[in-house]
Amino acid sequence: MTKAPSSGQAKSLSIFLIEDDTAHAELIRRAFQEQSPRVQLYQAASLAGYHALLKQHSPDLVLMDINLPDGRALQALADSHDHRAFPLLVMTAYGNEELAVEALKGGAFDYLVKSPDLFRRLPVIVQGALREWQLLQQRRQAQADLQASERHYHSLFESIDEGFCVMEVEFDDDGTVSDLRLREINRIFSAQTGLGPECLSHSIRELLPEIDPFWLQTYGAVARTGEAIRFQRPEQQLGRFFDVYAFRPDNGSRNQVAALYRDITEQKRYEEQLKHLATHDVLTGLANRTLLLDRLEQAIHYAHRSGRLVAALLFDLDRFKVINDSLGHNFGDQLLRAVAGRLQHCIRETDSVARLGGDEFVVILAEVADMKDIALVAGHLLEQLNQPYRVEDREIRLSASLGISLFPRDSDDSATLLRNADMAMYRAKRLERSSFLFYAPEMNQRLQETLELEEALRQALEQEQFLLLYQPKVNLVTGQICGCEALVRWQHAQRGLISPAQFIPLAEETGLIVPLGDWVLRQACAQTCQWRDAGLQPVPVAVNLSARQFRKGDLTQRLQSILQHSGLAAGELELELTESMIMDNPQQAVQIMHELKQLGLSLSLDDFGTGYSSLNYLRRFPVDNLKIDRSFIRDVATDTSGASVVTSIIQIAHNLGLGAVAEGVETRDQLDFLRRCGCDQLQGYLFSKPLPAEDFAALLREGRSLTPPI
Ligand SMILES: Nc1nc2c(ncn2[C@@H]2O[C@H](COP(=O)(O)O[C@H]3[C@@H](O)[C@H](n4cnc5c(=O)[nH]c(N)nc54)O[C@@H]3COP(=O)(O)O)[C@@H](O)[C@H]2O)c(=O)[nH]1
Repeated sequence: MTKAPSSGQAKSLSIFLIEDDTAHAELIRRAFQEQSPRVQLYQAASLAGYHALLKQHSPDLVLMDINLPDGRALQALADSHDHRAFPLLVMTAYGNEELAVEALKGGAFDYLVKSPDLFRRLPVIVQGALREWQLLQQRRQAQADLQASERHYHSLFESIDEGFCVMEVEFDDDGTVSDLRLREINRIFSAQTGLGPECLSHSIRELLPEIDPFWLQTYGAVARTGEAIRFQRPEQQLGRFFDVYAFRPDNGSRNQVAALYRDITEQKRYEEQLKHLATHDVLTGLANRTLLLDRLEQAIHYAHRSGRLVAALLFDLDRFKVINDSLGHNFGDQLLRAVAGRLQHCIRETDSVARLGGDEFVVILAEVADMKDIALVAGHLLEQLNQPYRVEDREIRLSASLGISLFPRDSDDSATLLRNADMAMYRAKRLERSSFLFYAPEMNQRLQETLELEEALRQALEQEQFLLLYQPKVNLVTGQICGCEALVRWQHAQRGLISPAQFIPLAEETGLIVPLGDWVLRQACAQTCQWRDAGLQPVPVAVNLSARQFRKGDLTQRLQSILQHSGLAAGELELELTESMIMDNPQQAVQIMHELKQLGLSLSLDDFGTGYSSLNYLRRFPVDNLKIDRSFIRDVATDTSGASVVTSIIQIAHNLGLGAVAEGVETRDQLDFLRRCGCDQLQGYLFSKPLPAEDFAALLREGRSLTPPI
């Protein structure tokens, strides 16, 4: 192994010469010595020598004879990958080109056909090969760098946990955006949009024919201006909602836009749900108070300009609480939904309907020309609500009371308009059910009074400011007292005795009737026992029962406990029920009445004739007496049709095996008529007004006949 002398400071080149032909090797060595003194030539004559050299030096280039004593250059190429770090030139004898081509395939950088001329030119050839090798290396490096950077880019691209795409924006000649083409997309983008790699380079207009032009315009603007933009937008065709950050990538292309997509469909859905919940009534899906006030304000705002009217119509269903309590909340809910549906069906698109809660609904009529139109709509809505409802295979009728307030007449403030409509509704309910009233300022005063009365009624209950009067019932044959009716009075400190007609409806409405009614029952039972204990011949006492008391689930238990506590026999207590309270739900009423009868109580049907009992039902009611309403008795002596009604009722009672009781008997003529008809019992001012307990006791004690002689 010889080493060529080095020359100067220039970087010396290490070249391996692997040649077993010593003559060739010498020629080559000389050529280098003469032409390239800075080349260090390391020589070996076999493959083994070549491998030994490799262990000690790193060659810049290898010149290798293709056939060596211990193998071929091809073997060296196959054995080692080192040649990849330096160019390996194989030298062949003339005629061995096939082998040389094989060597090239195996990784040789080039092949040279040996000749004296070649040996001479070899230093120049080597310089050229080295330059070429260097260029190749640089190219390889650049390629490898590029591949590495692409791999890095792709891994980044895919590691983003958002959809990512790069698009080509296509512009028309006039600068408007004509189309987009997807250039790059990541997996998440495909999952979000359904646009997979097969869509790359395709027109977005073809992929999504109904795409919102917004997307094209926005991406066009980003491409044109280079300004990034962030926005949230639904894409209807994909049915998704995206949060998008779009920017122009820094890749020199002025027509490209990159965009990061975050799918916020669920978040938006949730937000919408929350918004809906905050502004809508869960049961009916109608607007709630918050949204209603908002809409009312908007309607007022527009009406300010148009000079038209806005009406707030507040409905409250009559007797809904009774229905809800007696038929159950599920039934009540279905009914409320049906009411909501009807109201919605009846209004125009520009109007709104809302549920305030409970059984209160509001309709806003916007842009109305005059009050006549409002009255027409109000009448129509009430009529619609009055139509029978079918719920759980049951037909049920409802009515509603309606209060109306107007912008600008009553207020220009939405909350005040609602309050005024509420007052008008309250008044309508008290006057006549299923009617409407326009708000009037004096209602405010009345409402105030009612509220005060309600508060006073509560206090009166706590302080027991009530007393009972007793009105005798008279046996028509004997003229003797055969019973009495307990009638409550309120002893007001300032207003004196207040009639039940004034406070019973309020007590009924507020629910105070239940404790008040219990007090009346306890008091009436206790009083009757006191008369008996005082040695008087006791007569059954009748007590009026209100609808609420009647429907309250624990009525029989409460009555049982009251009877037990007072010591009164059940047979001495009579309950007066009205036709209307029973006909609300006749089936349930029959059941309750049977329970009361089982306790041993007597039952009478009060105000008979004013309601709408069918004879069919009447047969099934386990009542003892029919009390003919005083409005019929008033006219018996003067009006033939009134007289025939009374005659018929008495006959019906007798045919059904019931007693007939006439109330409100005030005159001798009425008495004579009733006598002729064979009425059983009489009650009225002709015999006695309702009396305090001690005065009634005196009457009992006297034991005289109360009917005037025939
Ligand atoms: N739920 C309850 N309701 C009650 C109770 N106490 C009374 N009431 C009801 O209040 C209404 C008014 O009652 P009141 O002012 O006591 O009037 C009763 C009698 O005074 C009156 N009457 C009796 N005779 C005559 C008469 O000859 N002429 C005439 N103009 N009025 C007369 O009738 C009323 C009794 O009616 P009724 O109950 O239908 O038999 C009234 O509806 C009471 O029911 C109570 O404790 N609970």
